[in-house]
Amino acid sequence: MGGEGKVYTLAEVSGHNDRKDCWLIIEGKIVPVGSRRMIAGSHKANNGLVDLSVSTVLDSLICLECNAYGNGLIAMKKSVKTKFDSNMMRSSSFLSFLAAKNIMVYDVTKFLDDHPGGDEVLLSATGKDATDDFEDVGHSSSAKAMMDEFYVGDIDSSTVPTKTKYTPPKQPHYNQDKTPEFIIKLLQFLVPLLILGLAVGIRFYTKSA
Ligand code: HEM
Repeated sequence: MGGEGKVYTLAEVSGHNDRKDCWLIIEGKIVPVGSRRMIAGSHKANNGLVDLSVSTVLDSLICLECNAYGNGLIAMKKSVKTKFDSNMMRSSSFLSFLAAKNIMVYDVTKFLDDHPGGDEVLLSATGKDATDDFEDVGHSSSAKAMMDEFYVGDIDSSTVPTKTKYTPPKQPHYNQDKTPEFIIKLLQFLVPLLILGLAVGIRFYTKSA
């Protein structure tokens, strides 16, 4: 199914985010971007570059032979993508298949009421790459098979921010010398007491004088 629909930008898809119109962005199957003829030979034979004669360099490109991502592999235009066909892989005399991980767009509006995980999770997964949310649940293969029904197109991956790794904030420098902090705390406690004692003393003194 992948590669045949319209290509949307993230902004376009983000607008479909409510109960009446709910679209999701989820990474789909791996779809080869070319026919066997076009990817003749292993990319290894050509210094990691497969020149498919057209178009852009995509980070999401992987080689099925070695699973290498990116590496300057060159993709063909989306319009010449072919459907994934596992027979192609088996019957191929060529060593490698170049594939793009398609990030697909799904219109799940009609599925909201029937989704076993509820509608809220789907609505909260709109407007972003929901691949991780989808995968974290561990959806069954029958759930994955259902997705085709809702497929409306692909996302222009250049409009989706790349996932960044979480780096914990740096710990503040541990202050080993606690003395000034301690003195300040002590003064905060003692100064009001001193003022109070002084006031009581003056009052006592002026009364008795
Ligand atoms: C087109 C997209 C989706 C389809 C077709 C789909 C389909 C399904 C199906 C069939 C189930 C039943 C369990 C299974 O067979 O795995 C399920 C459960 C569930 N889904 Fe989805 N789902 C989609 C997207 C999402 C997304 C994006 C999220 C999270 C943000 C999500 C969260 C859940 C949760 C929490 C459950 C319940 C799991 C449980 O109770 O064990 N789903 N989904």
